[in-house]
Amino acid sequence: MGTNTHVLAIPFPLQGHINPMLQLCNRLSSKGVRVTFVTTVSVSKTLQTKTGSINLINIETVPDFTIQEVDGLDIYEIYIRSFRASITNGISDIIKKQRDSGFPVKAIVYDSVIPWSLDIANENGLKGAVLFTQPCAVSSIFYHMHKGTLEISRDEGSEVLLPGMPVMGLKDLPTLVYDMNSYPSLLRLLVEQFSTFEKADWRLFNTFDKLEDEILKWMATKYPIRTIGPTVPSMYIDKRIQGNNDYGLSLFKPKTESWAEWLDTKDDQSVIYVSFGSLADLSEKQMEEIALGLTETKCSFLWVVRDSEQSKLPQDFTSDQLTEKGLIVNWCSQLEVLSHRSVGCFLTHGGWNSTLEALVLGVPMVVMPQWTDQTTNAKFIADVWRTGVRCKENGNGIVTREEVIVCVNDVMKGERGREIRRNVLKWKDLAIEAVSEGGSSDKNVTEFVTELKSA
Ligand SMILES: O=c1ccn([C@@H]2O[C@H](COP(=O)(O)OP(=O)(O)O[C@H]3O[C@H](CO)[C@@H](O)[C@H](O)[C@H]3O)[C@@H](O)[C@H]2O)c(=O)[nH]1
Repeated sequence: MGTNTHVLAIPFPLQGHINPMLQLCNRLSSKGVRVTFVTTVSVSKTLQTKTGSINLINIETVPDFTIQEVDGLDIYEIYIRSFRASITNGISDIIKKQRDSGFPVKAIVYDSVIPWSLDIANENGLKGAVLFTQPCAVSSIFYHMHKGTLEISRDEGSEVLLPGMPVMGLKDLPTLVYDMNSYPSLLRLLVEQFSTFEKADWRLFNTFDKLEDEILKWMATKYPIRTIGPTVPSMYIDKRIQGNNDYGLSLFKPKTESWAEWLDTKDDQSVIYVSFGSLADLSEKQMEEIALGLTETKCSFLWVVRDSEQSKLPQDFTSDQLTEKGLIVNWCSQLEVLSHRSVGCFLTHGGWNSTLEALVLGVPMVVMPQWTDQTTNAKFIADVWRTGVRCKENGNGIVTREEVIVCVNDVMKGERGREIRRNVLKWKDLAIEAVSEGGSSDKNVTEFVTELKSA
């Protein structure tokens, strides 16, 4: 296969956005496309070379940026603007360098939250493909906001009715939508994902046809879209890309890998794996309730508490101390943990990558959504796919220890637990089918590659 067709990939520099972009790059590369991944110098330094999983992808860097306070702008807005300036300043040189070395670039694949990348592509005579890293259901809500067609009543108990979607309550919408004043700059960022939707040459979604059938069909009545997910490393799903057994880039470094041996000592499906992804910021009270809830269940637990969160742990909960009952680590290989035979339940914030990984690896979920898309993801996990349960908050917005115990028991035990596990295994098979040769996502990636080559 020739590698003449060359694309640049620009992810948003957060773990939950880098992972799906990198994995899409791996897929493109396995189908003969030359891929150059563009990121900042410091992100590029976190590349993991041990598995060789990104051997086929080239890396080019743009300068790091510092966050400087600007009157009237919140920290997210400053971050977004600084990243944009960094890409804008560096990208022309990268495109020129590739052309001079005999590998002219044809297109830019960019994260939907940085839609201005399409202008960069077009100014340089390139095509543009936008990648959505959240479920189509969530994206469609922001699409309605962009078009001004989202009408919601703020009355207690009111229902939200949208085409192709199940009936939703107000709090099933993304938090940024039902609480519009919480993070206005992030809400703008997500609504503006659709500012180039019509102009982009390709629109790619990290999901698969059967998972979001109705909403995808509705979205496809607006513009041609392609599902290309789940973007889980190949060795965990279709096993067609040898050596592709992690995403290949981690912004966090585990201090210990003791979890691997610890899991080996546990019975099948007996451990609760707990992780709230790369961004969540739980309150001290919430951490205490989780800690006490986990202690009181009959299960063992492996809990990822990032370094920046560890000061919120209750006093006798210490990181890296192995006990029979539980182990707290600052980071781990989530894919290795979820695929371990001893893990029986995933207590998660419901980030989209975690949701897809649990599905592909057949692990039932207890979802404790924190913000953005996670509330909507939780609605689908609990009520549509029925692959887990959603924790209820008390009047103070806290999930109590008692609720943690009830939810964990629900997915680990009894008839409900068995039904959830059957559902997870059904979706797991469908996910594998989608990315395997001839499956819906596989066909979409192949068609995208064919069109890129003839563009
Ligand atoms: O110890 C850990 C914990 C997490 N992960 C990985 O980190 C990623 C986390 O991604 P995700 O589950 O999507 O959570 P966030 O990091 O919170 O992702 C952000 O981006 C996602 C995609 O837009 C959104 O769905 C989330 O709500 C948003 O918070 C996953 O691939 C995990 O496998 C690890 O490898 N090790």
